[in-house]
Amino acid sequence: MKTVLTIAGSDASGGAGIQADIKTLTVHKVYATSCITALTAQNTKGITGIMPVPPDFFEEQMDSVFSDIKPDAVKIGMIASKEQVEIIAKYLQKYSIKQVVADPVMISTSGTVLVEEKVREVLYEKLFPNISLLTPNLPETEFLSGGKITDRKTREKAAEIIAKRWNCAVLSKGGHSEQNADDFLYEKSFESRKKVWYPACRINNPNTHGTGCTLSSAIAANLAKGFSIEESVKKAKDYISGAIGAMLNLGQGNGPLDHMWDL
Ligand SMILES: Nc1ncnc2c1ncn2[C@@H]1O[C@H](COP(=O)(O)OP(=O)(O)OP(=O)(O)O)[C@@H](O)[C@H]1O
Ligand SMILES: Cc1ncc(CO)c(N)n1
Repeated sequence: MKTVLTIAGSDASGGAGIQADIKTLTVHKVYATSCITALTAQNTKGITGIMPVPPDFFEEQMDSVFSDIKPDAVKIGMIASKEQVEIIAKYLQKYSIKQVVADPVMISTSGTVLVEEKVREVLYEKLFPNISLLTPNLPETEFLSGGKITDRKTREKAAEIIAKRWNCAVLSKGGHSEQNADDFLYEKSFESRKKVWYPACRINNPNTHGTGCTLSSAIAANLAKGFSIEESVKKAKDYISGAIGAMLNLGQGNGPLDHMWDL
């Protein structure tokens, strides 16, 4: 069986973070391992607390997993400190992990920059160069490329700038767009350059808690199974559309997805 490691925070309400990742990986029939970066007290109405895991103990978790069940792919979500970034980069290099999907949880839905500058510097210098696919949402695509996105062309250009800066593929997610939910993939390999649009209608469902975590885990599961980046994103996009479209309605706020819609 293929294995995927998720490095992320715990969401007590089960809709995002480690819990969303493990559910997604399990329905994709890959074996999930997990290294937890932080505990969060959150639910569909918001986050009330974050308790980061101290660097030493975070590294102990990484060591336990890598020294025993080397992952076929790694998914990275919320990171809680600069030290954790350095530890993740160290293990990806030491174990030569090739399939790494990172969801750069950097900008909140309201537009606030969540990662302080000191941590951003280490992310940019040490972690991003070891990533195979970065999955920024629209505000993060603007932030990481340094340009304003007004249409498809400026979005394509922004993804290309990010991809060239860190030598990785980039999936710019359109969940925050007002018109549709189209995602755009820019992938430059040795011999070719791919620009792929994944069109999707915006589903009229207020419950989208954990969409980013779920999408990146689904992509990592498909990569672990041997699909290309382009195919992995296509399958993951179908999965996320189904999980949102199943219209699960739990909690009093922005509710979670139905991870098991396809079973
Ligand atoms: N209402 C919707 N209808 C259809 N697809 C959606 C909708 N909202 C989000 N998506 C899709 O879900 C995936 C996650 O996108 P999004 O841009 O919301 O990521 P994110 O902001 O990182 O997520 P999160 O809010 O969990 O941090 C993308 O494939 C996006 O197109
Ligand atoms: C733990 C965690 N990771 C990521 C997100 C973003 O969806 C969240 N709400 N919680």
